[in-house]
Amino acid sequence: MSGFDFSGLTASFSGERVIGPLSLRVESGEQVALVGKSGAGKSTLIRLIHERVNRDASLVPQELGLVNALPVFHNVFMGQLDRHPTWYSTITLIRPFARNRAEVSGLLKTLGMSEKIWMPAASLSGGQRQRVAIARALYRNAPILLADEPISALDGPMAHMVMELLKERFATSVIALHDVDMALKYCTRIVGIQDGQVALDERSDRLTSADIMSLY
Ligand SMILES: Nc1ncnc2c1ncn2[C@@H]1O[C@H](COP(=O)(O)OP(=O)(O)OP(=O)(O)O)[C@@H](O)[C@H]1O
Repeated sequence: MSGFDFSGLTASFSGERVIGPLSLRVESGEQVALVGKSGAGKSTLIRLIHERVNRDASLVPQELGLVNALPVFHNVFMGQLDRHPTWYSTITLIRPFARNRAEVSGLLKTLGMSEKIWMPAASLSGGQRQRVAIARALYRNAPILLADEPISALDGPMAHMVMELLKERFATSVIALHDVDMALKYCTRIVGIQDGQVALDERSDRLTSADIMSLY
């Protein structure tokens, strides 16, 4: 699966509807930015999409989902955990294979974190933790990227480098972004969420940041 077409997406908390019913069709090759004010439903929508595409997705959740006690290497390796038999993962926990070490180390180098490979995730800064979650998604190398605010803790140059990298490595993506200018620059389509509904759906090259600001 590299695109998807879902309809009737809904989510409620304590009986209160926070999403939908909503339809979203994403073609292979599209980079979709989900924008909208805090609480609009972007993370919930990403979760709903992830439940459906599951193994076909590389996920960067907002809360990152790192295992603090494990080194960076193992957190990144988790991106491919379901592709290996248990014995392989158990050996990797103790003594990673050279091939996997080289793969993970290459990704960390691209993200400017080579020297942190054997450090526990707990010892990293917020931006470093975010880059580990990004490296895990890159290592998974699934057909679809689902990312929830993946650059919120990164400085300007690093945020641009990561958006460039994600665009290059994933043909199809859905990325929740607070930064409207980054959304316009790196995504081909903007989907604006307001009160759990699609309030805007347009190609990026037909929009300005002022058009999007009406959602806020
Ligand atoms: N676990 C939960 N329990 C109860 N309500 C929730 C839960 N998760 C989300 N909500 C509610 O659902 C709505 C949508 O939340 P969601 O996190 O999807 O918004 P968002 O657009 O991603 O916000 P942000 O930009 O702040 O991350 C909000 O009103 C939020 O309070």
